Amino acid sequence: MGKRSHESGDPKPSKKSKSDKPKSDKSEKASKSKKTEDEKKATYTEHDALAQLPQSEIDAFLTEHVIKVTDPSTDAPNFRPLLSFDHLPECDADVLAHLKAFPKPTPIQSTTWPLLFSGRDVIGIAETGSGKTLGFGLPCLKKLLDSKPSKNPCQPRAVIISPTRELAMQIYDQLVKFGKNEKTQVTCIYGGVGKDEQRHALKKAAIVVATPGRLKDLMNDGSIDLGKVNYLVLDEADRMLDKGFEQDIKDIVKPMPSSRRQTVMFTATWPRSVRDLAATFMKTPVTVTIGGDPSADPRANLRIKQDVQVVDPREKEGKLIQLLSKSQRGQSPEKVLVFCLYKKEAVRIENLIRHKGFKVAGIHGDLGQAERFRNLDAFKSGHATVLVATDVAARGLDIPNVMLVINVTFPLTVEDYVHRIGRTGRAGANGHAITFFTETDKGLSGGLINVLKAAKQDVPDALMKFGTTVKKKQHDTYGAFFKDVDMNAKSTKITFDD
Ligand SMILES: Nc1ncnc2c1ncn2[C@@H]1O[C@H](COP(=O)(O)OP(=O)(O)OP(=O)(O)O)[C@@H](O)[C@H]1O
Repeated sequence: MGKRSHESGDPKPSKKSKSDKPKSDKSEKASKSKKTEDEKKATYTEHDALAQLPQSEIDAFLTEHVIKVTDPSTDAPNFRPLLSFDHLPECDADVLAHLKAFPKPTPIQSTTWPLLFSGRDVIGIAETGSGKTLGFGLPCLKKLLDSKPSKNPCQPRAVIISPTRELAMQIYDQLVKFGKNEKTQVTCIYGGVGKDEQRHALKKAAIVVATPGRLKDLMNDGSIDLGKVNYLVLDEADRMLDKGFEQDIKDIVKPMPSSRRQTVMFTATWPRSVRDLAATFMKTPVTVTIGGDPSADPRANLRIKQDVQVVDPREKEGKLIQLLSKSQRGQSPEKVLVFCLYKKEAVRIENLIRHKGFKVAGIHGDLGQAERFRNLDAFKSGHATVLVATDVAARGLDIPNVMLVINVTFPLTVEDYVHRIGRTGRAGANGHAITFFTETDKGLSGGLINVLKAAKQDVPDALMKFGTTVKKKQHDTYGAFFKDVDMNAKSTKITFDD
């Protein structure tokens, strides 16, 4: 793939970059090597067709999608969002061919791609199901395709960290589909399965998609060296930075070079409690938010119809079966995802649903990894039309045609609620979520009411009665129920429920 730089004679970015400033003779020599490094990083130039669009068209796009770009750097160039795949810089033909299956970039892709191509650290916040995976994935592939291949084994150039094994596999699948080149050799490492095959695959991997626990294990036994990583992604970044994973992430980032590393964080929710910590891993990151400012409350995807039913806990099972009876009727039953909070609860609900004659599968942390993958596949393929899950399935999973999400028990945070319901209504589709809310959950009523109001959904009176105060998020417990534990690791560390 050919490189295009600011010096190539293409239209200039709207602000001058540091390297364009005149330099004294004395500093010329020193700056030359620095400049070369900078040039290597800043290889993005706007496409002619994009540069020639009237500003009004760009402004209309930014307004329509409520796009906000916050850049703390005063001398970095401003880039226009890419309104079409034709506005991409020169790109590998294979990658381009796959992209063209989609009509155009999603707003988070349009806005973050130029920043990522130019080497900036980026925090990208956009609703669930809005194409964030390719948002960070395409620049990752391009960066590798544009660089010299690595000679040393076990030294990947890019690391993508995901909170669950299933999500790691999904990211891996997407990258493999788009990047079939030697230079973009991808491998996926996660707990719950043997290490030998993973160790072997790491020898050649340029991109490693990983869950944190297994990545740390393989770092500690010398199977992987992160000293050459120049592209780091934390997907579901707020989850990765919460207490459940914070120390793992610090340990993983430590050996990575900080000056040459581009750090990227993507998520649909960005609570205040993780922002200071995020800043410690990044260099003057640009924050891109799609759909408004996420400061106050997490925002749900607006195409999801949200019904909240305040119920007595004893009514839950009967109501659940009633709902399933409706959705599972007829020749083609709808795909329904049922969330529980605890593993034991998930097992009980799954058994109940099976007993009623519905085609159900389950996914939670007490199952072996092979069974987790098998059950998820059964749901994806439609062999099971109901999946009962804990929050291990709340984030990131892109399962086609989930028509309804039912929350049998409310999650521990309103952020988790937004992610859970985000398993429906993806990639522009509409979705539906029904949530049972009981008096036990009343501490979260204020946050939930704000989510409902922001999405212009009905707020039941019975929910309002629980109060509208928003409690500060409990950082300590946020990740504790969720952490994906390596079942093969010796039990020297605390194991968390999920
Ligand atoms: N440009 C595009 N146009 C249409 N669909 C797209 C585009 N890019 C990606 N998609 C599809 O949109 C779906 C959702 O994408 P993805 O899983 O990346 O969402 P996400 O924003 O990461 O969601 P979550 O917040 O739940 O993790 C996927 O099926 C993906 O293939």
